[in-house]
Amino acid sequence: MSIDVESESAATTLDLDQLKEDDPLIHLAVRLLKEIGEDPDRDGLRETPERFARWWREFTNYDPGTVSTLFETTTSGQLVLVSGIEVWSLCEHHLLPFNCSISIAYRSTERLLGLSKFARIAHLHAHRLQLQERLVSDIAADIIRITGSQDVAVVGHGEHLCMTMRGIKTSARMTSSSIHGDFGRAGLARDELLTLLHG
Ligand SMILES: Nc1nc2c(ncn2[C@@H]2O[C@H](COP(=O)(O)OP(=O)(O)OP(=O)(O)O)[C@@H](O)[C@H]2O)c(=O)[nH]1
Ligand SMILES: [Zn+2]
Repeated sequence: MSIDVESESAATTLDLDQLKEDDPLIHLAVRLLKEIGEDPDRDGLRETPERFARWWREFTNYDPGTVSTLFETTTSGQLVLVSGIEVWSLCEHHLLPFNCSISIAYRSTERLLGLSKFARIAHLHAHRLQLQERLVSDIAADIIRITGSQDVAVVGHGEHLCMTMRGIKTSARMTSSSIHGDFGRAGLARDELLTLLHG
């Protein structure tokens, strides 16, 4: 009996090892460690390839939950600004992180978007390989599509590790914006947006 248990657990270990062997992300991490002169079997690194594989899957399979809950309202026409949405994304050129503080504004229609959904939409688009310019325009496109409002503005203020920890090594930050409808034209809507953004 004990032999059976032992052989059963040995078989389980074997299967798990086989699964790990078959995982391309684990393979990649082992090769990376070897390539940079590390011993993947040393203490501290033994579980690292699995963690590496887990982190990449967590990041790229991010589930934002429900992003489009709308409420009927009689208070349409307000300028709504949600700011300080902090997201982490990955630069598609270097696979290094960048963080971005996102502000989203829209002129509400007869359907209001649930407050939490702005951050969910921002995280959804951050959880992939990105450029900051595309991140803010992807968010703006979703806000337009979901709310039906044409007056939408998204501003991002980001720090890119590909620029701060390597390369030019500057502490410069990048601000980019995607501005639509009346917010893009001189007038009251744009003035109100700028006042709220700077207030
Ligand atoms: N516009 C924009 N550029 C980005 C973003 N993330 C990274 N980059 C830039 O992409 C460019 C890639 O330039 P390359 O010359 O191909 O790569 P590189 O030799 O690593 O460039 P350096 O970073 O200047 O050392 C760099 O200027 C990066 O700063 C982003 O979100 N938006
Ligand atoms: Zn980069």
